[in-house]
Amino acid sequence: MKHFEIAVIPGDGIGKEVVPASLNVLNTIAELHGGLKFTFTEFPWSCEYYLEHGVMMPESGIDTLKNFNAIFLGAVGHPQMVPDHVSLWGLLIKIRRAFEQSVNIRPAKFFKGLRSPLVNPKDFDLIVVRENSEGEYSEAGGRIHSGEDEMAIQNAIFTRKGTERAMRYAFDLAGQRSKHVTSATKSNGIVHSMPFWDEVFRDVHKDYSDIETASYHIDALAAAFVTKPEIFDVIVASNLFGDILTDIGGAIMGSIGIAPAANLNVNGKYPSMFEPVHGSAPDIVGKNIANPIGQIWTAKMMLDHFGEAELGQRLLDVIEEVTEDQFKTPDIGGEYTTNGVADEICARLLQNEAVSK
Ligand SMILES: NC(=O)c1ccc[n+]([C@@H]2O[C@H](COP(=O)([O-])OP(=O)(O)OC[C@H]3O[C@@H](n4cnc5c(N)ncnc54)[C@H](O)[C@@H]3O)[C@@H](O)[C@H]2O)c1
Ligand SMILES: O=C(O)C[C@@H](O)C(=O)O
Ligand SMILES: [K+]
Ligand SMILES: [Mn+2]
Repeated sequence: MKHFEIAVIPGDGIGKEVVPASLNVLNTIAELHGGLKFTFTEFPWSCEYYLEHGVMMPESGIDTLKNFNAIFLGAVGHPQMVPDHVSLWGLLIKIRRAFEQSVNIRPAKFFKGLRSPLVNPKDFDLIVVRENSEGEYSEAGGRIHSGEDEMAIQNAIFTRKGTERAMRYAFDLAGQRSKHVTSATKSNGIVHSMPFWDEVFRDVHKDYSDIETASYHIDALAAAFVTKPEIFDVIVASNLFGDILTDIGGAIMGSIGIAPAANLNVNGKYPSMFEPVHGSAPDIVGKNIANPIGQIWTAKMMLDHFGEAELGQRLLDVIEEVTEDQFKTPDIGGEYTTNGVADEICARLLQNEAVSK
């Protein structure tokens, strides 16, 4: 029996809706497999927790999470209760950094049964490798003075180690796919970090002679995600550029509610964290209409991470099948609820199993 201990952090807003729905799917997967078991331990760390305790997670939180095989998280943020930078840095970004989850892998592909907003979406299938530990997301800087002398400095940090690590991951990944890596740069306007980024990209490429590359300035790249996403395979981007590109990735699939993500600890020292691209969606919370697919596809990425890629693929096939058969939440033009979609996915998984026996 393979046994995985999962720390579950639903977080805020629709995280509390899409996470439970996805745990049902994971339990169904375990049932199908027969030799697989998940134990879920839930933690209430969130903006509500902050209002009660003054922190997003307890001091011992990182130590507690260390012992799990993976972290399954929904979304963090409730801007009416807690400023976004406080909630994110106190939980999501804290975990990403403490556990050296140095890359954030975010696929986007043409999805059967979904109406992409693109007139001619073609059959795009891309993965953004987002640098997840430094770059524009940095505590280096500060604020001084007030009134008309008030000022803020925000430094971006690009280390050779961190930059190279994300790029190597992208090249390795491209080697298993269509052998093409695109670098997201902005070396025309950002004069120190981005020419450095380009240099490291050229250096890393020397070790991957079978991989083709392209380099786009981020503005042109964002436009190309809309006009010709089918030309991309793997894209490597800094923390902020990757963040922006992956909301576009969700949008061109048909909804940001579908896009999955994996925060990977690539050195094997700590658990990885699985949470979708979308946030807590305060505008639709409490209505049971949040699309659970982003969270469920994220669970598929967790299965891949655990070496269960075949089961993962089966789950993704069922998600597409259910979508094609119009079991859809309102964001993608349907009338089904969060639980309605998740229940249908569970039912189909069991049904397909019965057919194949
Ligand atoms: N990784 C994270 O936890 C994460 C990611 C993004 C934003 N946030 C936080 O979430 C809060 C809201 O941020 P935002 O509004 O910029 O982004 P958001 O992703 O929460 O919402 C953007 C839009 O997409 C819709 N949407 C998002 N997920 C959906 C789903 N599953 N189904 C249907 N529709 C969905 C929302 O209704 C909204 O209209 C903020 O506090 C922000 O900091 C957290
Ligand atoms: O900026 C972040 O990393 C938070 C959120 O927008 C995300 O994409 O995970
Ligand atoms: K999220
Ligand atoms: Mn984002």
